[in-house]
Amino acid sequence: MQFTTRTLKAKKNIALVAHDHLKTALLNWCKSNKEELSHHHLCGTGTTGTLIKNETGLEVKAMLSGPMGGDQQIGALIAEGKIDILIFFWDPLNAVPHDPDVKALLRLATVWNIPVATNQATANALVQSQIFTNEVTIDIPDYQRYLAERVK
Ligand SMILES: O=C(CO)COP(=O)(O)O
Repeated sequence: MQFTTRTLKAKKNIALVAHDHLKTALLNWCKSNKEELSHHHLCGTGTTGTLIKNETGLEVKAMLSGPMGGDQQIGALIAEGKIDILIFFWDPLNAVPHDPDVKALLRLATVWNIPVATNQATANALVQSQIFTNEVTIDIPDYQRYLAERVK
């Protein structure tokens, strides 16, 4: 795979997702980091996004609920380069019916090399890093070269 770069602007597109047992943890994290989050475009899966919007007053675009396709919607946005950071408190102790979608979302975040936090400690590290506040450049797969190679 050849790589190219993508610039993440200072004002980022941040996706917020939490499984049910982790929703309180993510809500509390959003409340603690409301000021930092307020500088960015926020979206989330249906329930998570709506709860954050209602409880913090932050503007959050709510996609579909995760089990109904929300993880897939966010994954598609990542593949299109429209999400810059994923904060996903997924549940390691309880099964969810849409596990393939969860894996797909985490997989695409890795494929497209976006910064991901899957727990509070890493979310804290991310919010304190320059990634959160500055324009940064990430390496991403060079899709045009990938396609050109496959069709020649
Ligand atoms: O299931 C989820 C992520 O996999 C989250 O969905 P909700 O935010 O709708 O609960």
